[in-house]
Amino acid sequence: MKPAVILYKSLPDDLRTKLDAHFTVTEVHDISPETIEKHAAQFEQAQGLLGSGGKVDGELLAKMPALRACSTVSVGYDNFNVDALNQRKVLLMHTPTVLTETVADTMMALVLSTARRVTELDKWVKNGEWKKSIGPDHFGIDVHHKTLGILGMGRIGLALAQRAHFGFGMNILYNARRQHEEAETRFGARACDLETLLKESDFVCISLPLTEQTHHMIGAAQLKLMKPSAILINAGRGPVVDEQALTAALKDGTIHAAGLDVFEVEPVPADAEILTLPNVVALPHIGSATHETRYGMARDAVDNLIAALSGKVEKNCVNPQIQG
Ligand SMILES: NC(=O)c1ccc[n+]([C@@H]2O[C@H](COP(=O)([O-])OP(=O)(O)OC[C@H]3O[C@@H](n4cnc5c(N)ncnc54)[C@H](O)[C@@H]3O)[C@@H](O)[C@H]2O)c1
Repeated sequence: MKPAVILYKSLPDDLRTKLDAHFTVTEVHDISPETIEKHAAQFEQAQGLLGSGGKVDGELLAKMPALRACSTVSVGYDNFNVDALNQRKVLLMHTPTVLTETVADTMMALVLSTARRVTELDKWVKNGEWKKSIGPDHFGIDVHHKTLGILGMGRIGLALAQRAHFGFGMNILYNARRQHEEAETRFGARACDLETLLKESDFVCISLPLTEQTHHMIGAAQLKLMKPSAILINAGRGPVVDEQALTAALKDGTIHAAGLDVFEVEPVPADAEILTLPNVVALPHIGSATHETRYGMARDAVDNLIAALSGKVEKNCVNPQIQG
């Protein structure tokens, strides 16, 4: 008999066919308490869970006694209680690598659109306000040859450094727990403490995971260290930045602008004050959202679940140490 699996994200047809060939699949809308109650028997029998978003914690695990593997269609896994998974010996699979270049592209798009005011001026032109040649009121600031500081020099940070260094002749600073030799050799990146990075960077770019250590790593005190001309880019996770402090810093000129792909609450509430600020470029968490990359992530997530439930894990596992 094929193992039972809960799918909480729709898949392209060919990937769904592949999943069905290996498992008995119950597709649900999400993993909310209402959904779990409605499909209680299927959750109880499921050995695998595949999807993205939603909390996977002790409470959910208690309702899934047969669970052996979770496969998330994302690289970030802050919505999983990894300690609880480890205790229950449930494997957690994710999709690193496949999305790295695409997320770095998104970050570069935020760098360019904040500095050159692309979205703000696009609205201005479309509103019919371009009646004569523009003046300093509409000037932006240069990106090329400026200093770009990276918080989270991992896969995505490195791909961003490559773009910034080779594409835009930028100087790269980074703050990390370990020296990153490749970044230093290939892109001349310089390691520094957080305070130095914030003081010296023209663009502070966050590609950090959300952990206890990174939660609100950037708050009012850190924003005050940044140059008034500096721009903050966050494509890591929203709660790495104290959004209330950021809103205040953007309003009072402590920093120049922000480009945000992620927010403390997602979807960001439509009445959030930060959305009213002209010096903010806001995106709906689209870091990896291209057709090619989202397909690649879904394909890897399916392969990851097949590997995990057939005892053949070789890569993409967050907690491989729990295997017997
Ligand atoms: N916006 C999006 O759509 C999107 C898409 C993919 C990933 N992400 C986010 O980007 C994160 C990074 O992805 P990645 O593939 O580059 O992961 P990664 O693990 O390769 O890189 C993360 C880096 O952050 C560093 N780090 C962690 N805690 C730190 C701390 N306290 N101080 C300094 N450095 C610290 C790690 O050492 C690592 O080098 C993901 O965890 C996810 O949250 C967002």
